[in-house]
Amino acid sequence: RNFVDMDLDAITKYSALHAKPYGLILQYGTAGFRTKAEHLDHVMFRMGLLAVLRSKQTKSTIGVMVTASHNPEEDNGVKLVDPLGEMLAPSWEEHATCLANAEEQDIQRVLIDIGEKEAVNLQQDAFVVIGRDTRPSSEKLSQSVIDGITILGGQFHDYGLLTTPQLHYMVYCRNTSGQYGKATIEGYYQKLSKAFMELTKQASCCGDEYRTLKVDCANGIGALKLREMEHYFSQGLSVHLFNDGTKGKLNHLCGADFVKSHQKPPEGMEMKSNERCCSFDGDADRIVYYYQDAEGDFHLIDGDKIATLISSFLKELLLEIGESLNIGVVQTAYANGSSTRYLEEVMKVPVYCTKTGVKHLHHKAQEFDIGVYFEANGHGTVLFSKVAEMKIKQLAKELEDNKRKVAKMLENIIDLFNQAAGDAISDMLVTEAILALKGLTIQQWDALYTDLPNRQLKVKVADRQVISTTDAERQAVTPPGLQEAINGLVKKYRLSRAFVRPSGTEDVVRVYAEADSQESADSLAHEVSLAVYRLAGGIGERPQRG
Ligand SMILES: CC(=O)N[C@H]1[C@@H](OP(=O)(O)O)O[C@H](CO)[C@@H](O)[C@@H]1O
Ligand SMILES: [Mg+2]
Repeated sequence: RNFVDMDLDAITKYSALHAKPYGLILQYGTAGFRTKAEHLDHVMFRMGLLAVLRSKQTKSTIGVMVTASHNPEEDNGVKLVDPLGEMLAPSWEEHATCLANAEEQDIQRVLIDIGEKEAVNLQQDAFVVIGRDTRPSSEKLSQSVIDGITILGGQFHDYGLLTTPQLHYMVYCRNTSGQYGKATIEGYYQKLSKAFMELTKQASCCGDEYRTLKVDCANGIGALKLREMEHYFSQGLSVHLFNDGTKGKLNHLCGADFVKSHQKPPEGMEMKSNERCCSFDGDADRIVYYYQDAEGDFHLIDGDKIATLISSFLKELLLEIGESLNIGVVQTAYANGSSTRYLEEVMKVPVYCTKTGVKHLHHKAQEFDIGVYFEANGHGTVLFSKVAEMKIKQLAKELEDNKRKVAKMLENIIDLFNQAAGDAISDMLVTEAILALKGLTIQQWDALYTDLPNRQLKVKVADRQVISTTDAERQAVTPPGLQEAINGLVKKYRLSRAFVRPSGTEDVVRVYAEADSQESADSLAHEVSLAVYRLAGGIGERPQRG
């Protein structure tokens, strides 16, 4: 066997120093491993080992990000980033789960198994880059990742504090020989700011009212990075940061996830009526916008509406230059029905639905010249195919006058989007540029369509895997009778829709319902919860109304 240069004794010795808590079983889920930080040391060490194998196999730089995004501060997590900045390949997710759950004495065998199954050439060099969020536990945990990398002889670069999408960007840059950008934090700031400044220079109407934005940073890494970056683009936009981590707790009563799920403003933000505001999540890969109107009513502008603004803008630009690149919008079942209807019927853009989790959306979006993908919760970006990029670059040179300007705009938009992952900073700058270029207020943007009232609930069951789904999670296949029950309930309401699925990040079944009024959406969600409780082995208290 070709495992001579794997120092098996050292692996055994160091594995014991990063011991696995007895009986702990974890799964590499939608967003990697996530649980209480105190249970993760062994996982970090082992993901360092795995990253080295993946790097050797792909002959590329691999990323490891230590974060638990919008989870409470006490949690942490880890995920691996594949060569083009995308999520880890599914077969390696299985290896990750296997390695994380192996007993200490089995680690060597599991590593050898993975090496053989994946035909890893151990002579190959390995290089891993690491990033981490601001959680108190993150620094020590990223040190354990480094232990794992070095034991297997891998080289590494520790970027320290980074947003998740910044780490994806670094990985992408490093594996495309700098063509995508410079793999440094300045490189990231410069690339995005340059594109943003050029776009806003072209904006005819950007009076002062359009140029300030309040940002709730969830007391997370987004605050640090936005502070560092702000002077690069301050000529075009001034940002006022709230929940910047100097006082409050990470994600506590603030951040994109809180705002989206509670449909109310974060604490710690001073909102005046009609002011444009946005929230990042804890690792700055999600963004939602919102404002409070003169009556004090709260208006949420979620990922669906961001996707709508972006795709209508891109479509207009393409029309102006007479270019027929195909645009597709990718959503999940959680997308508000009004957004899907507006995109399909008013904007005449094809819309596709995938399973929850950005890797599914990202994958689908790659099928188009221009693939716009967003989850309703604000995670998303736009992918431009190589063909689209080349065409637009060429047009920016060849066309004349106004058309040339438009092609240049598109060129800058390509640079402004993070092509590797959904990115709150990048999406914020794109949104701000579009609003300025179109001279739109947040109220006008909001008025594109009215969201259908909706409700999300969670139900605890003994084993959430008894629920299996099809049709991009919109239909339940098992347990028997559940889908029929849902169909019966949905019929009782107008403009209604409901579905259930097991969460990939929490031990719950998620219930979603929408209908013509908030009362109907609430009541439908409640009734569906009861059906889940009854037919899928609910535990604990029966779901209560309201
Ligand atoms: C309804 C919802 O918002 N689900 C979230 C949540 O997944 P679940 O599988 O629903 O737990 O976390 C994922 C990772 O952050 C995110 O991609 C997804 O959109
Ligand atoms: Mg996140």
